[in-house]
Amino acid sequence: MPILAIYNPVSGDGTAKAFFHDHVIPLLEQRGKAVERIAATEHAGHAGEILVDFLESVQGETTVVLGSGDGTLHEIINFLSSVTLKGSNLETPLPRLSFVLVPCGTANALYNSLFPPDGDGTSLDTVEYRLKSVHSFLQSAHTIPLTLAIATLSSAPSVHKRPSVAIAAVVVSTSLHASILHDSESLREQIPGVERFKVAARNNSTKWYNSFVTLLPAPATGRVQIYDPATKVFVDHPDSNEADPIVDLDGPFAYFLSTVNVDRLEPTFRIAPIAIKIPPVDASCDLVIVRPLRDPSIAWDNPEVREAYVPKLWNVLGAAYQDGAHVDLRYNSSGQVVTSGEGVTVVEYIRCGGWEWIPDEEDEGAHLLCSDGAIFHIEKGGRVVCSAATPRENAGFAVYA
Ligand SMILES: Nc1ncnc2c1ncn2[C@@H]1O[C@H](COP(=O)(O)OP(=O)(O)OP(=O)(O)O)[C@@H](O)[C@H]1O
Repeated sequence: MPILAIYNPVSGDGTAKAFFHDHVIPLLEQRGKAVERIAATEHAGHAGEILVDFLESVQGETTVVLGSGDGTLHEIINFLSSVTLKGSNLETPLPRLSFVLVPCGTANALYNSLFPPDGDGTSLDTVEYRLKSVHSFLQSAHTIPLTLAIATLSSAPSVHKRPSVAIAAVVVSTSLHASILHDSESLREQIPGVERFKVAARNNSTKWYNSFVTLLPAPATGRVQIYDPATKVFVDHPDSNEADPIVDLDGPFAYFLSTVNVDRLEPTFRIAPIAIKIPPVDASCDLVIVRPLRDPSIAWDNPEVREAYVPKLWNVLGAAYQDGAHVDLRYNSSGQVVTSGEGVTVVEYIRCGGWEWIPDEEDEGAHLLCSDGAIFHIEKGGRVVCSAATPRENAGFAVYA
């Protein structure tokens, strides 16, 4: 089985090159795994080109040892999904690609979800922790197929333009998360670590996003499901039934985030904890939604109300750092966020097959979409449809876990 090693020398704190040459490659060689090519990316988009070049020169299932964050994996998946191979490897569709992940990025959401770090996160920087996927490969452990979240961005119906597609292996979001990712990119040089996300979050804390949302059922259940913190299971969404399983949601939205394959976006930010507690049985997205108008103390939307809602939103996001405790939060009758009682939940935690987001034309901020950290602008009058897909056996992308 051909092995290719690719690392992104600028991801995270820039240690990928040293880590590969000091640890990853020596370990593979010592255990008799011949790496046919070791390549460093030289520019954005390069990882996909390196891989296609390699695939065109080899036969059969290929293993990629990837030293990067989630962004480089995202680039590879999108690049491969858009090319046709030439050369000796003419199999169509592509044979399964198995990734050995070496966490070298800033957030490493997929890696940290596959290999949850210790409670206090002290293991994160150890050589042992960063080589877990390599060891899994060396022990010939099984691979996990990656579910993909395929977002199709369309223009207004009057504009005759081909839709564009963004494929995510971790997260697709709008609202606060997309705004944070959009703004934090400009802070990358100044603040290389995860702290830049917190600064961008503070700058966007009073924004709400107006959009019309449709939730689509998952194939296995035929329903949109919602997590019930009282019974700790998913139940059918009250608006999803046999006759009409599709659910409509009105905004405004403060938070709208959809994940596949992961329960966290940073080592301790467990925003989608139920993805691990109750694993999905087929392709589906886990959605974390905050709609402030569910708060019984809020009757309308104005700047003062938005300002007053900020501590409640931080309460939700702070609880995500407490082992995903945000999914249990409720409002009491006066609108305070509490951890018990029978009030309406602050977060709507949804499991569904896909969703549609149609931003209000007047709301600029609602037109941002994040796909694994890459930011897209939804055109005025346009929309996004996102659906989850799991590859057929022997095709698609898989990871050693
Ligand atoms: N040699 C390079 N020079 C500049 N940019 C690069 C190079 N190689 C890759 N890139 C870009 O770096 C970006 C970030 O990479 P990556 O996702 O691996 O790290 P990260 O952003 O630090 O981690 P994470 O996505 O986990 O937060 C990618 O989108 C990729 O396009």
